[in-house]
Amino acid sequence: MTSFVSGQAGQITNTPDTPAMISIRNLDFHYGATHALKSITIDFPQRQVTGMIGPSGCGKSTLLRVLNRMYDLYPGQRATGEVLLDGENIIGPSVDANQLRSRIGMVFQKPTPFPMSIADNVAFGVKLHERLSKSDMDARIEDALKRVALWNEVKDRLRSNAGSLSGGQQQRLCIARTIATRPEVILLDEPTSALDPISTARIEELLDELKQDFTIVIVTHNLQQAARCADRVAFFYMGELIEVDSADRLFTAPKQKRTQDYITGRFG
Ligand SMILES: Nc1ncnc2c1ncn2[C@@H]1O[C@H](COP(=O)(O)OP(=O)(O)OP(=O)(O)O)[C@@H](O)[C@H]1O
Repeated sequence: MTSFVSGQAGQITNTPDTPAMISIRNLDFHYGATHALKSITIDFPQRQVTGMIGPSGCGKSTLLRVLNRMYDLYPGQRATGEVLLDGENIIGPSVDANQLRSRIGMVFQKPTPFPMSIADNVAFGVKLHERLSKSDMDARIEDALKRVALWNEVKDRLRSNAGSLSGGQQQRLCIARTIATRPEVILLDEPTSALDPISTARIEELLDELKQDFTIVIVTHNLQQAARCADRVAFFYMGELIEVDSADRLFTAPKQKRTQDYITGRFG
């Protein structure tokens, strides 16, 4: 059964049937005096893709930064409320941010391979958290590269510098690097905006496979991409969550006028 809860600012929070991997409750975020997220309440269901859409500056990237506590590094940025992962509030003071980042991986807009070999890129995060034998590490690298459908393209040049790969291959490598640490959640911030249509299609297909094992949250400006890839879509506007629903319903029968205006191109 699906329930709807009216929140502040007229937002509609749709509680999904699938259990939540992450439950956000009354999250507020400030960059100094800027109130970037306002009382956000949303669930990210296990092993589903949740798409986050909304006009520039509405707070999508900020929410991703809260989820892996990147804001910790910056004085003056603060989050209040609850972000529950397995029932633990991950924005609480007792949570080890490095440990958290092995559970919640992040892929950025621009492919960001490290200046090292393809194999070392994939091994990088694993080495921070686990001590594996060489054969186990090799198996982990192969598994991660196979899961992003890159293995066949790179298996004969694993020791080559990652910078020698194409942009699309680099982004798949970054996803391999993220999944190699076996996180529970993968966050992607506009992961295909720097890629050509074929590379974009490959990443979108990949998300469909990865969601069998991971909970995925993707920020995208591409509404077609959200409709194609996401099970659920959340629409944000000026720091507020306006509406979240199944991708089908949000794009065909939005409940809020602002959502309707956005998806029909009236602003943004
Ligand atoms: N480092 C910062 N310092 C101060 N304000 C910031 C900072 N980063 C973001 N903001 C502000 O927070 C708000 C939300 O920004 P955010 O980057 O999360 O939006 P977004 O929806 O991801 O935008 P875009 O789609 O353009 O990436 C905006 O008003 C922005 O100006």
